[in-house]
Amino acid sequence: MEQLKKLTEVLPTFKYIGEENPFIESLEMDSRKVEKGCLFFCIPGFTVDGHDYAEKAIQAGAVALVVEKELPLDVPMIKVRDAKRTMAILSAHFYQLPSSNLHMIGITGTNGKTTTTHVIHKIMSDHQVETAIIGTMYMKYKGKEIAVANTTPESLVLQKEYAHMVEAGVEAVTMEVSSHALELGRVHGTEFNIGVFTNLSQDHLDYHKTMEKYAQAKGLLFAQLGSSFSASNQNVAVLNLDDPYFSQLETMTAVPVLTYGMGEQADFRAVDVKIHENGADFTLQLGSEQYDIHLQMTGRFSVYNALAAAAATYASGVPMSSIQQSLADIPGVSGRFEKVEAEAPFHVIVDYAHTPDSLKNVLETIKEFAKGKVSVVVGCGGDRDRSKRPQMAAIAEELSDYVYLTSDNPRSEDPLSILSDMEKGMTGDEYQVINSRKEAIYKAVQQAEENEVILIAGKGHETYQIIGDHTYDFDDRLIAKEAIKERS
Ligand SMILES: CC(=O)N[C@H]1[C@@H](OP(=O)(O)OP(=O)(O)OC[C@H]2O[C@@H](n3ccc(=O)[nH]c3=O)[C@H](O)[C@@H]2O)O[C@H](CO)[C@@H](O)[C@@H]1O[C@H](C)C(=O)N[C@@H](C)C(=O)N[C@H](CCC(=O)O)C(=O)O
Ligand SMILES: Nc1ncnc2c1ncn2[C@@H]1O[C@H](COP(=O)(O)OP(=O)(O)OP(=O)(O)O)[C@@H](O)[C@H]1O
Ligand SMILES: N[C@H](CCC[C@H](N)C(=O)O)C(=O)O
Ligand SMILES: [Mg+2]
Repeated sequence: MEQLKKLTEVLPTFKYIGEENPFIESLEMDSRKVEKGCLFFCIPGFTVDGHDYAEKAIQAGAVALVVEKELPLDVPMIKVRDAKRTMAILSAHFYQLPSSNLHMIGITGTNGKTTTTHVIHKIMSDHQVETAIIGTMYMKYKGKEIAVANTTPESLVLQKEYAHMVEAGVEAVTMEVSSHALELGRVHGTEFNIGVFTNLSQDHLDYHKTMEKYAQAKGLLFAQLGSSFSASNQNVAVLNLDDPYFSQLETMTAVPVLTYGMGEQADFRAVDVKIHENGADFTLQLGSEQYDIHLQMTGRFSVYNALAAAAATYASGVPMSSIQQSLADIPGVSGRFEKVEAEAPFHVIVDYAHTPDSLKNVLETIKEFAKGKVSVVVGCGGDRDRSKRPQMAAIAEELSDYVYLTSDNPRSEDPLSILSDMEKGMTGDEYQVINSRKEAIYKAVQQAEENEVILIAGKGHETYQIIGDHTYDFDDRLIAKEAIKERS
């Protein structure tokens, strides 16, 4: 709890409107969650304008507002140019810069963030470091799981949660940092110690428009390293040397860089890589040392995720012997190359691939080991990058024997129009369009031949499907099991 005038001392510039100087007991950006004594941030959003909810917030107990335009309301107002950025600064200070008391590892990149955060979590936890995860699936620490609306939540949500983590005895955080979050300032005020880059390929062009701008947004994580509010910790950037965007990201950071990859120049280098059906083996070269690494996760991309996690945890003080053991022990991550366990003469794999590059990687890995046909059930999300739709369909067609084009999360879009965008990428006729995802999965299972591998792509761990305004229960793994049961 702090008085408004004291709290706002950290802001570079603002206009204080009003005479009173109330005590601020909490911060909020959503009028529906406001409590007594709250400072309410009026955020102009993509859908509505938070200024329109100021009155409601006051009725619910808000005692002051942060605004971008003066409102005819009778509470003190802090008028600023950018309410969202102001929220990031004030929430970090309100909660007493909690991230400076945590070892913060931030992971950005198009694919592999969720997987890498979980691998890092396993390594850190095995090394007796109390570690939290923040990302697509949840915020999770000390046995508690908190639902998230975004892969990287708003600054206010983050700062509040970091403070709870510190209180609960969490020592480290491994978190996904999305390009949206970086550009929208959600992690301004988060003091990262380590930044990790997985890779960059096409996604989110609806938002970023060009790959150049998308890369620039990702780079903000590395630009931010070393410029912390309290400047208390050492910083390292862990970068994928084999990615075409490596050099651009390297130039965006002033802190030491640790590289990983498969080429000779990489600090953390994988050699003698052997991918097999149920995992991968390689030798990790680090300076003059060599470590035999075994993974239960398959695909070359898993080797990259393991290298990234090894470099980040090594830079965090975990010895290589411990990293080696933890990498061997992690069974995989929910919804990532997850085999559906069921009695059947064919195989079903559920994977979260929802970008052209991830779909290509997963299908190439499947094809390498498939003893029969490969079929794919795939859709694309609505209200997301449209240009990836025909590309994903073309990749599915090229790398499989049969494709079922279906719905992912159509959201506000017409599912048939998403499917027609996807169909533009198809050149042959070894496919069918089945709008209902359940029907598509049932059909793929009914038609499966002996030894066939069915990949159900795009939704991975998700346990819902968003159609219009409704969120329905839906789990690819459960539907596949049901379909297998019905067939037998
Ligand atoms: C485009 C985008 O980033 N949108 C985010 C944004 O929503 P918005 O701008 O539409 O918000 P809004 O509904 O207009 O509301 C504006 C303000 O009015 C307030 N309000 C609104 C209604 C009300 O009754 N009272 C009230 O006070 C809101 O709390 C808010 O402060 O702010 C919301 C609250 O933080 C976010 O949940 C929402 O993410 C939506 C769900 C989203 O889809 N975001 C995607 C694009 C995204 O950010 N994705 C990345 C990950 C991608 C990846 O990893 O591949 C992510 O980090 O999740
Ligand atoms: N390093 C990688 N390179 C390319 N593809 C990968 C990599 N790691 C995982 N994948 C593929 O991408 C899919 C998504 O992986 P993951 O969930 O870890 O990525 P993410 O970056 O967290 O995605 P999101 O942007 O949705 O949060 C996986 O199911 C797999 O198919
Ligand atoms: N973080 C990604 C997840 C996409 C998952 C896919 N199932 C979809 O709904 O498009 C996004 O919000 O673009
Ligand atoms: Mg993720």
